[in-house]
Amino acid sequence: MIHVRQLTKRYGDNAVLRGIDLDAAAGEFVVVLGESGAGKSTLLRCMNRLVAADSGQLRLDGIDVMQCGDTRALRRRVAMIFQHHHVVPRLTALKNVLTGRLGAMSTLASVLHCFRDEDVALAHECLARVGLAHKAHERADALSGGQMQRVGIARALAQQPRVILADEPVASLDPHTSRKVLQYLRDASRDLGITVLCNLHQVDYARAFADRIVGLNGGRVVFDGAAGSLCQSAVDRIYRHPAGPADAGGIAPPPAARLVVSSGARA
Ligand SMILES: Nc1ncnc2c1ncn2[C@@H]1O[C@H](COP(=O)(O)OP(=O)(O)OP(=O)(O)O)[C@@H](O)[C@H]1O
Repeated sequence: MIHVRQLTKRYGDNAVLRGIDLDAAAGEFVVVLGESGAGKSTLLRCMNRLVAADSGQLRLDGIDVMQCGDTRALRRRVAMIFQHHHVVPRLTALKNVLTGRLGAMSTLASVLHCFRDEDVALAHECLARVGLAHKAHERADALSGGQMQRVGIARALAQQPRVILADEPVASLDPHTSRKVLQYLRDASRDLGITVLCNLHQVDYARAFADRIVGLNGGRVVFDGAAGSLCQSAVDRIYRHPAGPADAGGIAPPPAARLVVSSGARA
């Protein structure tokens, strides 16, 4: 479903992605770990052409993303979920979810918000999938942060994507709500065969929810394996501070940072 080879991206002198290789199968839930600045968001943004990668191969559901002239076709297949859910506060949960259908509608219908009965039925189904069927007609600004993030997930599902790119979707939620949100996302991914690439900072959530974990350090993949195979030495490799642009080894994190990481909290 996702096939990435030797992907690079630099901003001026800053080589942010330095030859990323990554594959993800249909329905696979892949968590990307890495400390702040490792390149996680940039990787996701390259995948739906929010930013243009410099070189390498990037195929997504058969589309050559690097060469793709029709970003609309790409964006129909790829949904994004952000840390800040970007739901529209004055709209109901249902109407927010329906906005996920806009990309699949004609320009006129989308401008007039003329949703078909099947779009409305799908939106209800997506809300039910995240446990919010009973909130369909409530305004988004009457929902809790966790519920709003679930509306964001339902909106992404309403797009009927092949891939969901989730950039720190639980960063602003408490631990209980975070687990609930990740559970809904993983269940939807499994049930619907949607590939999810999810950036996280929490090692314990990655271990609990991912099928596979990809660890980035300084724009390079330093771990790629089953969630259950993530050992402490791999965590140390992921969170080791790079020594500089041309480093090969990097500097080990201080003991306190190692303790934080090993306890599964934010690195
Ligand atoms: N638009 C931009 N222009 C210039 N530099 C950028 C831009 N976007 C990101 N960067 C740089 O790219 C590097 C990687 O950023 P990125 O946001 O991908 O990291 P990240 O791993 O997602 O970090 P975080 O966990 O803090 O979100 C950083 O050094 C950042 O300053």
